[in-house]
Amino acid sequence: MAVVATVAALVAALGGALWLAARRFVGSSVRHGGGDPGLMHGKTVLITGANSGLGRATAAELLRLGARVIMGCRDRARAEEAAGQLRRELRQAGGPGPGSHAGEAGELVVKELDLASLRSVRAFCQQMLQEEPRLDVLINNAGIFQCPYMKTEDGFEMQFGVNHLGHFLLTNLLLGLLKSSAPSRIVVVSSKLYKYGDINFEDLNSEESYNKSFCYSRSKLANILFTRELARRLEGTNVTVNVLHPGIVRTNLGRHIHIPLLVKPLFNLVSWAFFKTAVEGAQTSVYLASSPEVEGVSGKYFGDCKEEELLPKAVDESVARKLWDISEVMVGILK
Ligand SMILES: NC(=O)C1=CN([C@@H]2O[C@H](COP(=O)(O)OP(=O)(O)OC[C@H]3O[C@@H](n4cnc5c(N)ncnc54)[C@H](OP(=O)(O)O)[C@@H]3O)[C@@H](O)[C@H]2O)C=CC1
Ligand SMILES: CC1=C(/C=C/C(C)=C/C=C/C(C)=C/C=O)C(C)(C)CCC1
Repeated sequence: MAVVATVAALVAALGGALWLAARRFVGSSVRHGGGDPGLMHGKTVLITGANSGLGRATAAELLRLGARVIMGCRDRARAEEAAGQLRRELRQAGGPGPGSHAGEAGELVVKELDLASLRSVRAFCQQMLQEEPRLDVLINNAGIFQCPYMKTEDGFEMQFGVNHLGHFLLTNLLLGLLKSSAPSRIVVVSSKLYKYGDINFEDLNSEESYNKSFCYSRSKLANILFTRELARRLEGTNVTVNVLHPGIVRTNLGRHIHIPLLVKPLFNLVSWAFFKTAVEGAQTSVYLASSPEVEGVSGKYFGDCKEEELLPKAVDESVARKLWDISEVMVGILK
């Protein structure tokens, strides 16, 4: 009897391992690598947080499609290192020579941008306006997830400050350049976890109580409300703005989650088996930034390159307007 049970357990474990490996190597239903090299030729794309995870994978693909990619990153050394790796990967994949697309690839530029500092956002935008004659796509990608209670340079709760307010100021200061480059696009990276958030206007800085999961979700709900209000304000300008969730992706986002050392290998295995890779997770960002299929589409929410429905709390126009007004005051751009 014990022998039968042992054999059954071994067969189950082996079957499970094979199934996981098959999922990883065969089973991605997400499209990627589709666009023609050259599709983004002549276009300038700004990606925030482009040195890691989804931002890095998005930069790699848009570079391959021929874009001039500006990596807006808070740490120049980390960003230069990522840029160097991306350039090497591109050379290895394309390789100069007849029939290769290496000549059509775009270029990478690193610029410093700390979204936890309004001063840094303003300096970055000033530099952008001085040095860049056009901006075709802005991808608000950078994010911070479930950090301990921290404040930005300007005293905002960190997750709301970086994920929403920093990008709010950035977008507003670059709107003129986006409009003069129209048709142009704004892409906002949110999360399905928006569902667990609420915009509690009485305590946007979480001074009264701090729940790291709730604050992340609130910042991601703010990303969606911001997108919808901005789409309304941009009607008729030929500048579109859409928002997406990437799914659950294996990146550095979980850096603030403490996992005991002994169980970390198990978590790594689970994430390897079940999470998307960064390249898979970046596909909806790339799609919204570059695909002719979404030309003229604005104010919509996407997952896996398809439009998805939003919960009523994410399409509440009065909350979206109020959040916009309060955000203007918080970042100091009230006219
Ligand atoms: N991974 C996932 O499962 C999911 C991710 N998302 C969203 O995807 C986006 C990208 O995250 P992901 O790639 O997973 O995570 P990573 O942690 O790998 O990348 C996040 C990027 O944001 C940057 N960043 C963080 N704080 C700041 C700041 N103050 N100023 C400028 N840049 C900053 C990081 O810079 P640095 O490296 O210097 O820290 C890094 O480049 C986020 O908006 C996240 O909310 C949404 C749903 C699921
Ligand atoms: C990959 C990984 C981790 C998990 C990260 C997670 C769970 C991130 C989830 C992010 C989500 C769901 C964001 C949604 O917006 C650990 C356990 C920290 C350490 C091992 C490697």
